[in-house]
Amino acid sequence: MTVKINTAEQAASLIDKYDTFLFDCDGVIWVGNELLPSVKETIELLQSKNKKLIFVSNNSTKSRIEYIEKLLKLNINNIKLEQIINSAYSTAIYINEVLKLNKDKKIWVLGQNGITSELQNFGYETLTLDDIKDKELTMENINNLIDLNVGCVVVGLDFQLTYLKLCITLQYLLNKDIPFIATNIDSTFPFKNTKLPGAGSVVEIASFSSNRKPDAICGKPNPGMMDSILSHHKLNKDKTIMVGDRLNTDMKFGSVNDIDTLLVLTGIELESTVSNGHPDVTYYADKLGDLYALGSK
Ligand SMILES: O=C(O)[C@H](O)[C@H](O)COP(=O)(O)O
Ligand SMILES: [Mg+2]
Repeated sequence: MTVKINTAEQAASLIDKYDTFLFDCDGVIWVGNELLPSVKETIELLQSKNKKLIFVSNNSTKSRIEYIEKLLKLNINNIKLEQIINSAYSTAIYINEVLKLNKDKKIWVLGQNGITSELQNFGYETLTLDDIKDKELTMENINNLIDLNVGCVVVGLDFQLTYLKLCITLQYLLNKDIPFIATNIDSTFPFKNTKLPGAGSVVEIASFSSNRKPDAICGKPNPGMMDSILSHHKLNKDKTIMVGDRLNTDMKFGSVNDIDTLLVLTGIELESTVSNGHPDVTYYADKLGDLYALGSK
């Protein structure tokens, strides 16, 4: 049974029921670089009640440290590094601890420095188009742009996507011995009252052109994200809630991990998709900030 949170009593009872809050970021905490209404007050209210807060984002464009910096810029304080779990970090953990890629192999990254930073933190050498020097960066020169030491490909969201980057990615993926790792499958993400292509859309281009599906997808709802959380935190699943804006990642992540969920309508999903109930959605609300705002009327 899916319940809408729209009274002070419902907000208070939800806060009391859980001791751990897993927060998705894009569409829940912020949209782009703008904090959503009453988020700061809600986080501070939960901190004052000694709740455990963990930020669980599929966004791989930033490293965890850059997430802390973004939160501080938005005046959200007292968040420690281990409270940030994003798909760039879970991808690095996967490659290091599951794939166990040899450190003498380079990793070609179609994505941003969130991915390269987290991989470098595990001792991997990463390669992006920006790293290729003293070569003509054109498709005519494609055969001279391939590094034979590349042993893995990671594809994530890249705001500087180019055709040449896709050409180089394809060359590596044509070699079936090179693992194809996707950070996440989000088709879009919310931005400036609209939505833009997400990592999943970039992964689809690499996948379609190479006729390969990713060998691993490291973001929500896949198990790697929960494994990454559990590598830092003990969770009582009965007292943990996943707060997100997307059904096929955040809410699915909650349901596959047997934890309750709160869908907020400040990101991707519309009220019409949930108002008649959804099996993966325990509660829904107009915004995360209602956990504070409803009680402060
Ligand atoms: O890859 C993307 O499309 C975005 O980074 C993703 O949608 C945002 O991740 P979230 O914080 O909503 O999990
Ligand atoms: Mg989101």
